[in-house]
Amino acid sequence: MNSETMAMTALNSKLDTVCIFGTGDFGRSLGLRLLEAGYDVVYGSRNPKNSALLPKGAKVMPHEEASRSARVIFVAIHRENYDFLASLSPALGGKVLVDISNNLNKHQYTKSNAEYLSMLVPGALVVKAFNTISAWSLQSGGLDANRQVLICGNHVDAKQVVVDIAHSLCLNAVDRGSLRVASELEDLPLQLFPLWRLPLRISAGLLGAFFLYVLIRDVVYARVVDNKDNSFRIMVSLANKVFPMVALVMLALCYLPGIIAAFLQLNNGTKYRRFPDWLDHWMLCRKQLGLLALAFAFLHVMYTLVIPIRYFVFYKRANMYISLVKENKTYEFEEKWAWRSDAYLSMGMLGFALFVLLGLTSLPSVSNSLNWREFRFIQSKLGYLSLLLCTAHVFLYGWDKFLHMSAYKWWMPSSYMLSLVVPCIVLVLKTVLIMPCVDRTITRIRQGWERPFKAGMGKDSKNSQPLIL
Ligand SMILES: NC(=O)C1=CN([C@@H]2O[C@H](COP(=O)(O)OP(=O)(O)OC[C@H]3O[C@@H](n4cnc5c(N)ncnc54)[C@H](OP(=O)(O)O)[C@@H]3O)[C@@H](O)[C@H]2O)C=CC1
Ligand SMILES: [Fe+3]
Repeated sequence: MNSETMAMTALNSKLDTVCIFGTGDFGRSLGLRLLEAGYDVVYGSRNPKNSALLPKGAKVMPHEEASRSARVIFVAIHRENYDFLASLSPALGGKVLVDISNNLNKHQYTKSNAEYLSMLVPGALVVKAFNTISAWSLQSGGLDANRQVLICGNHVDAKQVVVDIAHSLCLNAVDRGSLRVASELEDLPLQLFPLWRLPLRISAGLLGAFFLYVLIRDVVYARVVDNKDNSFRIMVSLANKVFPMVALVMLALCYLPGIIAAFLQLNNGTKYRRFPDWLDHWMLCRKQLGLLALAFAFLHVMYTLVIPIRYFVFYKRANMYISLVKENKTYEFEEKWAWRSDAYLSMGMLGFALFVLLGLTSLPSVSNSLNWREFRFIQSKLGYLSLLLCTAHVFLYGWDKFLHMSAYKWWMPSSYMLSLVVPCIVLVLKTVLIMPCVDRTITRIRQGWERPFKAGMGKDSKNSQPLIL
């Protein structure tokens, strides 16, 4: 038996007892779960007599005594109170010290808490883990919360011991590498939807801009010029104009960064050149952009479904029937209108169905079951088709409004027309990119080929992520 195996055996033989320093919220929740999983739990506390709130079956002792009874010690104490651990150094030598601490702010300290702990207790095997799991989710059994325990540390065996504990608590353990990434793990709980921020800002900006525009055009302008009060239209009509426009523009914005990146690669003649940071960031949040666009498309579907039961629609129809009867006229069937309305409805439904498919395949559980080619086919080809169909839907719905400009001045075009600008640009550029000669060049560039006269230019770093056009 080599020394490593012996050390491992020694670690495992003592695994039935786990020590926790600190009897606070986290310490108590963790202790409870460990007891339920069959471990013996010993708490190290400043106040060993105060065990009223602790889980039944756990022992409480002063820190040094508690540390002697186990090889694995969870440090459930805030970093600010770590100093006393230095004096326990001799007792903690060779023990696995699990640092679970988080900070109040990002980059609060120059050194991560885990590195600081390993500096305080140099003989201990420090592992960073469990800081991304909350005391509440531990208590609730992790059934309705994050179950992923991210682990890092410099000692493989020590990390394995923590992985085993995580597994026995029915949590998933992910090894993230050495203790150097500890500060990254400590920043994770402080993040608030980092990839959603830009998409949320974009959607709020588009919502505000489109709403203001249709408000001025359909309500204020009608009031000032025609002395007509259209303000009741704000609730449903205007909302149902704004939502599809925002959805369409945002869907197009999901594809635009990939297209810009492809043109940059074509221009650079190589893929070994970094994209600008803003493009990298934009590409990283395409999924969130798409999901928000899908949410707006859903709203559009719901608002459209209630149209027949609106008072205004009922009133307009009744008025029309009454005037037809009064004037003894019939409601003529116009084939052109029948075609147009069926065409735009059909395009909208097909585009929306593909849009939903895009949303579904972006879920990790679904995308995990697809290989890269299948995923790319759906996200790129079917996504392009969805954008094309949705653009056609909006175009067919509003085309007479585009042509019939007399009611409005040239400086106040139809809002539908405005919403088509970005999707049309994206569709044209995308069509250029799928032309065989361009597509061939891009494929070669992505396989590592470099245009001769540009070769070697700025081989500074590889792209941070593969592209989906
Ligand atoms: N609560 C949570 O959801 C999560 C917490 N964490 C981390 O877990 C650690 C503990 O958090 P939490 O349990 O919420 O905090 P609490 O404040 O509830 O508990 C901290 C414990 O630390 C001990 N302590 C306090 N001051 C000192 C000191 N001067 N010297 C020695 N021990 C001291 C006390 O135990 P005693 O009186 O027995 O000595 C106290 O109960 C923190 O580092 C936190 O960042 C990480 C993820 C989630
Ligand atoms: Fe529509």
